[in-house]
Amino acid sequence: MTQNDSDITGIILAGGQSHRMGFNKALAMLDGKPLIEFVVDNLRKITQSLILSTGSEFFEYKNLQVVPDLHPGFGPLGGICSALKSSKTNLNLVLSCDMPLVSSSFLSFLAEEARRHPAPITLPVDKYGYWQPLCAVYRKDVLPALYEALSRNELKIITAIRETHPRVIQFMEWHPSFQNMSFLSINTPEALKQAESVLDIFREKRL
Ligand SMILES: Nc1nc2c(ncn2[C@@H]2O[C@H](COP(=O)(O)OP(=O)(O)OP(=O)(O)O)[C@@H](O)[C@H]2O)c(=O)[nH]1
Repeated sequence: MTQNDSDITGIILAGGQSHRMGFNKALAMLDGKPLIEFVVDNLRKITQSLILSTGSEFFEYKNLQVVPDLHPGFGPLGGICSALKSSKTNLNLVLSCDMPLVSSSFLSFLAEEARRHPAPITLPVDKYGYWQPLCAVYRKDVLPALYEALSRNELKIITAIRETHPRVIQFMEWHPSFQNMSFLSINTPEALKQAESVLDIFREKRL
């Protein structure tokens, strides 16, 4: 670990259109609080330095530093590039605003893994083999490679990051109640209900 790698910035991706949800999903309520609040709370356990990546529409949340997309229309990859450019740290923990079930302990583990290895991107792969690039640590120096992908109109984030030779970490569900749903993206009202039932089961098991 280099001295600079002790600091890390949290980047919350929240610049999408939320077509499937029908309204800004960052503000969808789960268990009495907006989805984005889960993500902010979990990231704040890792770092106080947070960036809200907001796409083309201006969207403020509490006192977070807002970074609009420099080149709107490039999807999550465009948001990651713009936020990385603004970030002052080498390490950047990117988390989608619609992933409230990723635990802070896993985020902390991911950050430690990224500190220990020089890979440009450190990301989890779930038990079904799906890479999770919207819950991953990006080093700032991966930016030229990501811009190069964007310049080729390569908007598929998995394709773009595969070319950077990321380090992929096998994810083990940390609690059986989460039923392999830690990376559930709450894109739709149905997914919101699914997340509610996961939290209910979790609460029941703790009683
Ligand atoms: N900054 C930024 N973030 C984005 C952009 N597009 C999507 N995101 C974020 O990336 C994550 C995954 O986005 P998706 O769920 O695939 O797309 P979405 O536009 O939010 O939702 P749909 O309109 O329902 O597809 C979410 O946290 C979005 O807020 C973008 O153009 N810029």
